[in-house]
Amino acid sequence: MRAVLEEKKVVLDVRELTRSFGQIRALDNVSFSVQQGRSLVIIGGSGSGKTLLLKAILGVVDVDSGQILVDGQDMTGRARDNEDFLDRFGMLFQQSALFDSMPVWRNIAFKILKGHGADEVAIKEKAIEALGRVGLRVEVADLYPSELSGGMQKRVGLARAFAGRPEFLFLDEPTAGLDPIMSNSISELIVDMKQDKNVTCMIVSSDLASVRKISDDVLMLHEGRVVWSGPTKELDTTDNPYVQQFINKSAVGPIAVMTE
Ligand SMILES: Nc1ncnc2c1ncn2[C@@H]1O[C@H](COP(=O)(O)OP(=O)(O)OP(=O)(O)O)[C@@H](O)[C@H]1O
Repeated sequence: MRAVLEEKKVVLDVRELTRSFGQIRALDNVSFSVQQGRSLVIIGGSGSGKTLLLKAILGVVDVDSGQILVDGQDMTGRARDNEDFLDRFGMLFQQSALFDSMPVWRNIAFKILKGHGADEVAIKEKAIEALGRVGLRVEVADLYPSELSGGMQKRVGLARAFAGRPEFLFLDEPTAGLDPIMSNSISELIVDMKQDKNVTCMIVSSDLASVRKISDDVLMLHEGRVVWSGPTKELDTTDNPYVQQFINKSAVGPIAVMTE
């Protein structure tokens, strides 16, 4: 007997996305879809196209061909500079991309402050609350990004991504550079965002403990191609050699280890 599956709306539908740089096919016919409130984690070796995939969907980089549908609307080549569209996303990229000229609280509240008539005192309170959620003390609110460690900057970037009630979270290595305790607590925050706020997540991660915690589904890239995708629980049972090499952290397998 077939189980009755809960029908969820597909909110992100990526079809045959391709992008080359010279001779390199950085994204090669990539297709997948994500249902509302679910979390897809992208894994893969260095240079496999993970970050590029996030950036292509957000319009930060152009694609050569393929289609990106968000809520059924074709956003291919239309996301960049579309503020209303981008406001629906909470994003974190690898360098955290904080504004050096603004104190931490303004960095976090940036999106909320854009709304006119914003009450600065109340918004600063919200930013401080957001800092608490990522394990940072109230005093950090008035510091500038250059005064923070890399791990602290990462957490401020996450607080910013979570602020402003995003419908989508696009996070690139959210736990990289964090200690295991902080990494676990960030993973729990992501799960809360997904469960309580029904946020749809697309996350690049090489942190296996975090992948297992935060993902419903996993998609693995190698040289720009999807070499495996499936539910997270199948990571340990698949005989796919790319996945096996990745989860066993093995130097031997189809993913070449660069030595220089
Ligand atoms: N702007 C660009 N110009 C030229 N090549 C690029 C550009 N952006 C990405 N690439 C190439 O596309 C490929 C995929 O890059 P991407 O940053 O997506 O890798 P990644 O899987 O995120 O790797 P890592 O885990 O090391 O961050 C790489 O070969 C990279 O050199």
